[in-house]
Amino acid sequence: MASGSTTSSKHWTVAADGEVRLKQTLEGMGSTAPLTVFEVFKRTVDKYPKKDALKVQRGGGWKTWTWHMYYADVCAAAKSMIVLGLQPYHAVGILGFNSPEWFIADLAAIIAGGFAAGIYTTNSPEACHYVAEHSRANIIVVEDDRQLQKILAVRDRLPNLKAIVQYTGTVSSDLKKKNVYEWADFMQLGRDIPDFEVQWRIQALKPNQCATLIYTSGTTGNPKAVMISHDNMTWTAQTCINILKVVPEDELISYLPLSHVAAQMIDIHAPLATGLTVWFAQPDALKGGLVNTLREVRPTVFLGVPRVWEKMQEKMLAIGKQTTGLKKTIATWAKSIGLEGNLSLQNGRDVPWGWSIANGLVFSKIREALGLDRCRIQATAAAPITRETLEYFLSLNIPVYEIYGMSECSGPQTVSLPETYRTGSCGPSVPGTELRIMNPDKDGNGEICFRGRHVFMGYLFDEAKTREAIDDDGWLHSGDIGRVDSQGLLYITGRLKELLITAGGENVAPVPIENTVKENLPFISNCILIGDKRKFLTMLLTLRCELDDEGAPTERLSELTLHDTRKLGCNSTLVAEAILDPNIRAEIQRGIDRANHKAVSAAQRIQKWELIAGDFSIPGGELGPTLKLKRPQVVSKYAEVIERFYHGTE
Ligand SMILES: Nc1ncnc2c1ncn2[C@@H]1O[C@H](COP(=O)(O)OP(=O)(O)OP(=O)(O)O)[C@@H](O)[C@H]1O
Repeated sequence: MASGSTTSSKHWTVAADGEVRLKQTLEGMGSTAPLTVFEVFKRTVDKYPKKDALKVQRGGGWKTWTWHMYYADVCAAAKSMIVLGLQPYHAVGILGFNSPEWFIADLAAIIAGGFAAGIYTTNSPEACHYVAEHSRANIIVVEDDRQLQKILAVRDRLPNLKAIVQYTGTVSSDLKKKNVYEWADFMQLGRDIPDFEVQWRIQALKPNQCATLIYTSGTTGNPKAVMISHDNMTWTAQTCINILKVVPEDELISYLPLSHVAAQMIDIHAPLATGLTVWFAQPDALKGGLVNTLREVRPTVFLGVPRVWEKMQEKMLAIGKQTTGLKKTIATWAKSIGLEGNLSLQNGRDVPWGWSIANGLVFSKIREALGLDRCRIQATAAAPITRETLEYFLSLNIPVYEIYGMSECSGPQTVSLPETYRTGSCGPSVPGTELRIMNPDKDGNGEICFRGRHVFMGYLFDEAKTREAIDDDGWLHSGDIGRVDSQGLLYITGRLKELLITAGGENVAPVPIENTVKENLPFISNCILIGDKRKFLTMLLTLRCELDDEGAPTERLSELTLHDTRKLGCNSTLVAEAILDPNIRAEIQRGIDRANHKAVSAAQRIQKWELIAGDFSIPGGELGPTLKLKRPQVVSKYAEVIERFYHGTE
């Protein structure tokens, strides 16, 4: 099937029906023919109709969609969406945990000429309203009654909204009368629609028009609607597949929030282009349930955000602390071999003596216990990860490859690979893309900018922000600071977006300081540096607590913390007591002093700090859906404590 014409002279657009100039190169990876999402999907379905595409736990077993069944359901859902009144260039909002229905709704919206627009499950009704209204959603697909209630609460302020579809559980007959559909009923709506009703919409799709809206999670301000074109999606997915050498036999687990670009790229669009199998985790995945799915599925490719790796590390450290005697000695020895061996490999040297013994006795068993024994590629993306966590996994011979990018470049800009992996680097640029460090300082650090077919179309309806992000030459300004080494590997060294500028005019990058504090104080779960427009720097810290079923902190300290705090002479198991304990506070002061000792200038030293009675969490609003720190929200939530730091000093 031929795609529509892709001629446009514009680098960017903010119009829903806008088109952009595709940044095709004359040769190499950037020169491939542009494809729509539908074309890629159809090609895979024709190639592997009977192969497993999706697997989800239903009624005590795994329910499977083959690629053909998946395609048939997407076409049926697209017809139903047309019946419900989906207009071209209007959105279908999707609000729920990862499931086959999420994927089906996403692809159906796209092939019916609309936009797929994921809504974070953690959004409040108002935040859902923002996305639904801004994207002019005609239909919203929700997971369950809990999510449905959020939409019902704002429905009368959504003039474009025509129907709501719920994909798990039942819907009351009262609500059914008000255009709320159960999934099975929804799938039947388009049964009598002739194929050409969908076909003409498919034929009207153009690779240089918008397919998906990614609303940023708002860690730096209000969410922006990142317009991702068909070509952005299909080209980037194919490029990732090529460089990661993904094959149809690969298997992965879908569990990261699908409203985020990384999850959409890895879980929906990379499989669409390869024909690999996606298994769905249970909704409690990010609350600890993931490990069960990992052990059962044993994926061959696994992507985690930094917090997922940190949580795994915490669990394993807690287990390690209970190990004693010979077992402990062997584990400690193996870990030193693991780290040394992996660092040697990165520098082209041989692994040390004892490598295969350590592998047989320890590494392979740990991989098995984590469900990573078949995993060829385990990666981290979406936020900075500490060197400590990377080295911890290296010591277990689990190199966690870093991917760097953002929604505005459809996910990845650089990908570290086994061949190029250097701990602390995010790897080289994706082939076919350009990366430039703008105005580098004497050490080569400057703003990271990129260009290529992965760069988004613009922010829907927001010309000012789009002009800020994409310059006249088509360079996307990331707002991140980094440098590139002689081998072309990128190192992220700061984030302009979150740079603190003190009242004295000193620019302070908070992440390196926060990481140093965390490395010095292992029982600290989170910390945030404060000091924007202030006379000096201060810090809020949290102790690691047990979490409840919703992922909210409880009043009890975690086992790992208790292990450390007891050693410090604090016997309390309660957070409220521990944060006042003089021994703990003295240890924190020592950790802060050590971090201050490393500070490059007096203005970069932490002058005051306080422990918060609880931990940062998604329900608490301090962490975003990908577990990234939401700085503005933390500052406003703890304004009182912060004001006390500065009281009388300004
Ligand atoms: N590997 C990485 N190392 C360090 N930082 C990273 C890495 N990957 C992504 N980031 C950070 O995350 C940013 C991209 O965030 P993303 O596009 O996912 O937005 P978001 O979290 O949805 O929302 P917001 O724009 O509000 O932060 C990058 O600009 C960078 O600052």
